[in-house]
Amino acid sequence: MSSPAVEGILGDREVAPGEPLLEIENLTKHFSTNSGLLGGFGIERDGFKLSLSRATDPVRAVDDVSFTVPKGQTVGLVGESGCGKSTLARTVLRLIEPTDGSINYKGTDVTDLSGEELRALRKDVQIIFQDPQSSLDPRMKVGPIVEEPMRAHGMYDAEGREEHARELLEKVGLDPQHYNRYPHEFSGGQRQRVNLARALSVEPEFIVCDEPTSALDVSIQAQVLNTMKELQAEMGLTYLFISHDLSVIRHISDRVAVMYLGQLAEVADKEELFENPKHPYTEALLGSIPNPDPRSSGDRGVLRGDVPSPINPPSGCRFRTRCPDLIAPADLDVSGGEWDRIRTFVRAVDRRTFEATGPDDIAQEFFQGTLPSGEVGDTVDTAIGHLAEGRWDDAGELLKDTFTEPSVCATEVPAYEVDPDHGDGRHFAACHLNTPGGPEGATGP
Ligand SMILES: Nc1ncnc2c1ncn2[C@@H]1O[C@H](COP(=O)(O)OP(=O)(O)OP(=O)(O)O)[C@@H](O)[C@H]1O
Repeated sequence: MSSPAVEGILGDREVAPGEPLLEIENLTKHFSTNSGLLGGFGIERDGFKLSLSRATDPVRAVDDVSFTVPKGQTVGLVGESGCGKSTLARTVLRLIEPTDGSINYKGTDVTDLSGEELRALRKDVQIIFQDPQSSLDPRMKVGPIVEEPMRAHGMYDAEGREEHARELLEKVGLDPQHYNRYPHEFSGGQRQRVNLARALSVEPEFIVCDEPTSALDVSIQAQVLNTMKELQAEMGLTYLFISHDLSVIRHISDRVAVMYLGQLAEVADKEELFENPKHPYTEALLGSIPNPDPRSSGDRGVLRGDVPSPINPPSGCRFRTRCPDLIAPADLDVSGGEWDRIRTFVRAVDRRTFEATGPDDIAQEFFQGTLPSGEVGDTVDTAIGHLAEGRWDDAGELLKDTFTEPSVCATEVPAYEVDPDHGDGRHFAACHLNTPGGPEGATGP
């Protein structure tokens, strides 16, 4: 039996299937980077400028993130390496303390929990990590490994624990006779199944899965994911499933949250997200999934450029420095076609992706020889003049001040709810292209 003291706190709060089990609101986690007097400064690239940032400026690993995980479902959290997925997971489990925001689990804000209540949370909410090799003690047999959390939470007597461990090994697709084997005697996929059995041993309701299949071969990945799905249906489990791989997310999730540079770019039900993406970052990620159909061009969007530093993230929309759909400043008098060419030019100057020769060659390459009319054209002409003299920084500054910084993408943080095309789940998209009626001055798609 479980310890009554632990059982009585969170475990007896029933949440009906489909109702919120975990509600995260405005969650923020900043890491201090203060490394003492000598290590106090760092160099940051902010657009065209190299600026000295004080190393005491925090790393904004997770910044104002809100979403809900319904009971019995899987929410997939996807994004490039370094976007804050693991930090978010560890904060939910209180393995690290949040800087701000609330984490409601079964209606209780876990940011306030301590002592027995925190122990109860750590029984009810389990985590599985990516590397099944390093998370299993090589000196222990898998039976006692699976029993360890039961022992820590005072569940069953020795005989009961062994019986339960053998049952669990079978449940996760292993042979109960393997109870006496060591981790090195198992394959990677089998070791991740041992991890699963260990997490399940304390009868949790919620499992945070942090890239659990990323170290496995694709065919083994699918088998482990299928087992996880079967166990979810059988035991009513709820998963927060973290992965950088959209194919894995598609396989396992009911709902998907797309994370970029510490914030959520888009959240929607799986089919809605894959069929009706509303954020250029999501489109770019979808475009990067290998397409088995040779007739498909597979060019739904391409991710170019580097992810900016989370110490000094871009203002407004964090994706704007890589976004192919940057919106024209509202008071700029340009046609859609002209803005497309200006955008391409600004981006190429930012990344220095061409050789600056004579002004006519540059004008030909980016504007087919005809610059936009009026003040916009004068600015482009001046920038081209700078480039022809090798003054890349001056050209970059001018273009940034005229075309990038005044854009709504730089001046306002986007947060919109859009009508879903598929199903009736709420669809959140942090992109100004989704402003009702179209963003003012927008010339994007
Ligand atoms: N303890 C820490 N101190 C300072 N910065 C940290 C710390 N942990 C993480 N970070 C930074 O926070 C940001 C988010 O990291 P995190 O590991 O959460 O991202 P991730 O999306 O899980 O990436 P990955 O898939 O590579 O693990 C990164 O810039 C990382 O360098």
